Amino acid sequence: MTDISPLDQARILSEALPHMQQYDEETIVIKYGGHAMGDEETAKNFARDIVLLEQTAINPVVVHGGGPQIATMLKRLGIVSEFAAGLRITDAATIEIVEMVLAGSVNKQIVGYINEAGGKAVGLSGKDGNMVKASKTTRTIIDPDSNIEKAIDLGFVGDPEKVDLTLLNQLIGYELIPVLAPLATSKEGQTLNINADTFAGAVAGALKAKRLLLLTDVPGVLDKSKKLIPQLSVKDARKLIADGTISGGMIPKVETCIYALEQGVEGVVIIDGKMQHAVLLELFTNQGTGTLIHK
Ligand SMILES: Nc1ncnc2c1ncn2[C@@H]1O[C@H](COP(=O)(O)OP(=O)(O)O)[C@@H](O)[C@H]1O
Ligand SMILES: CC(=O)N[C@@H](CCC(=O)OP(=O)(O)O)C(=O)O
Repeated sequence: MTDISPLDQARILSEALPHMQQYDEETIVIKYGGHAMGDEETAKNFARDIVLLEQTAINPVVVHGGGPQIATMLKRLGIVSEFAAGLRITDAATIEIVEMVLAGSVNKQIVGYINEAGGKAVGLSGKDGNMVKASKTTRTIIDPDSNIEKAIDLGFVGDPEKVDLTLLNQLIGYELIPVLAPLATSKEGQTLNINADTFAGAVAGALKAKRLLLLTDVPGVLDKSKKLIPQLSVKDARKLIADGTISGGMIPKVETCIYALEQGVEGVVIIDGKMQHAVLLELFTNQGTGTLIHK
């Protein structure tokens, strides 16, 4: 900001007014992916932007991932981890580490940065207050050898079934910023690992959030020639998943966007979280950056 004149600073603030009014008292769910976390400075800037949202009478709810951070810890401990259908196959040893990393180090680091920036963040997982109940995920894949569809056992991986908003509404009502790790409990009391995008979609849907922003490490959904697709309809998104243009971790992201739209979230966007002030650019300027998915 140092090379901007005070008048320009005032103009920038003034131009943000209609955007701030549009989101006044609205809930915005921000999914902060493990790949988007980047270096300390980027993470601190992200935290500062979240505090700014709170300061302008928006209710931000942060859902974070931590896939790369889990991978680093599993490697350190010599535990081999594999993915199927974009989800981590999670055995008993792995779920312990997943919880330790997500609800422990990653969650508390984000909480720390938000609080350092003057916010009041509260770090929780979906297990707290029975917020998110999940059932074990069932998925099928085409066996490359036989070409026949077969069920895969992902272990302790879940799909959200029910979101209880009691605790979240209390926090939001007291101007506290919820920071949520994507873990849930099954009916039997088992801890389940939930893909963070899926978790964010379930929370955004239950809260009827005005916006769901998914922050990742690519500019948005890319086409076959790696060019950004600025806007994508649900129908075209499904086609791109079917023809393989959208693959890996982008699949749960796009499926989350579709689910959230169906649940009544007004706008869902996939953006590059490594870009400085990605959240502010998206919400407070006319320049949309990533991929907007619409009905
Ligand atoms: N069509 C596509 N457009 C953009 N990214 C894609 C696409 N298909 C697959 N991907 C992959 O999805 C990744 C984002 O998902 P993921 O690694 O799970 O991110 P995060 O940790 O932020 O949730 C990208 O880094 C990219 O490798
Ligand atoms: C079931 C499943 O795959 N869970 C994810 C949870 C973390 C996550 O989704 O993190 P990102 O958003 O950084 O990818 C995992 O274990 O990696």
